[in-house]
Amino acid sequence: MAEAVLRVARRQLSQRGGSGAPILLRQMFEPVSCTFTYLLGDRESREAVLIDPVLETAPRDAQLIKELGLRLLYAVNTHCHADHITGSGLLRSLLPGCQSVISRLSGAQADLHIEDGDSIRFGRFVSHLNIPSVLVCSHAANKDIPEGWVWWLTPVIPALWEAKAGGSRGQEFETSLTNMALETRASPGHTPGCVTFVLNDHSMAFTGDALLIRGCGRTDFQQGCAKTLYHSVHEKIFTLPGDCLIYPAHDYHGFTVSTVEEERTLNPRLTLSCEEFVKIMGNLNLPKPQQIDFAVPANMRCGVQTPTA
Ligand SMILES: N[C@@H](CCC(=O)N[C@@H](CCS)C(=O)NCC(=O)O)C(=O)O
Ligand SMILES: [Fe+2]
Repeated sequence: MAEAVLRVARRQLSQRGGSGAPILLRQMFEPVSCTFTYLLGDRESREAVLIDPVLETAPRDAQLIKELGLRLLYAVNTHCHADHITGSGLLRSLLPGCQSVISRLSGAQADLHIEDGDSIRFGRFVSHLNIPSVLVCSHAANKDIPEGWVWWLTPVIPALWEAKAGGSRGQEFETSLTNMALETRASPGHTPGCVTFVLNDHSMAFTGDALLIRGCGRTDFQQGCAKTLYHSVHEKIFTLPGDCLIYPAHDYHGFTVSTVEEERTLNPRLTLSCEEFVKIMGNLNLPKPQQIDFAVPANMRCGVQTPTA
């Protein structure tokens, strides 16, 4: 009960920016490879993150970001894609200040490499605080904050946990807080470097090709492993709240979104035993993606990058 109340409180905090405005989310589609690209933005600070951009639609995404008055901090990839060239390399040229991101385990080039447990933060805002209104921490309770300093944000407000402030009573100070974060959960199996990004309030997860709607990523190339994928989905995705929205990297049947509960109970592959799952995945006999021979080598170099001006 207490956990459920806390979860709702966390959700209300992290899905709202400094002004209380809800998070901005856009799902965009690239029809040749049936890829979804997701734009997440903080309406207050205008900071944004793009998940799984595609080379051909990167100019469209850049245009939308500009029109919406957003500042793209990161163009992130859930994995080294086999069916299209990532747009992250082009976006860092189109939108100066944007950094490309991929997992270290992918072995691919990028400005930033992430690992399981890392957070991608956005939605920074500046706040003015008056120290007398806050708590003085005890040195024992917060070992990394010197004695006498203040710890005004307690762990019950985890959306703002990055903020730490120090000073003496009576002093007013300015501090910058981060509203939103995407938590990285390693979810290997489709490829060894696959990750799932979970919004810090656990209301939505961007599963890449680990979990598709009523399906999952294939495991017959790029060092895929069905047993590993089964454990990733069960341990890293199905453990999220049942109402957590699932946003995959692809859909081939016209679906756009699902939930953890739906996939946990209705996914025809992942409701099987691990043994049965491995057998089915070994017999999919899918044709290889049309672009695989040039997309994978290009994606190992962050896609196509044009020199920055
Ligand atoms: N026809 C498409 C490729 C389709 C495909 O293989 N999709 C992959 C995900 C992208 S790497 C997959 O895992 N599919 C699972 C499934 O069950 O379909 C093309 O030529 O691009
Ligand atoms: Fe893939």
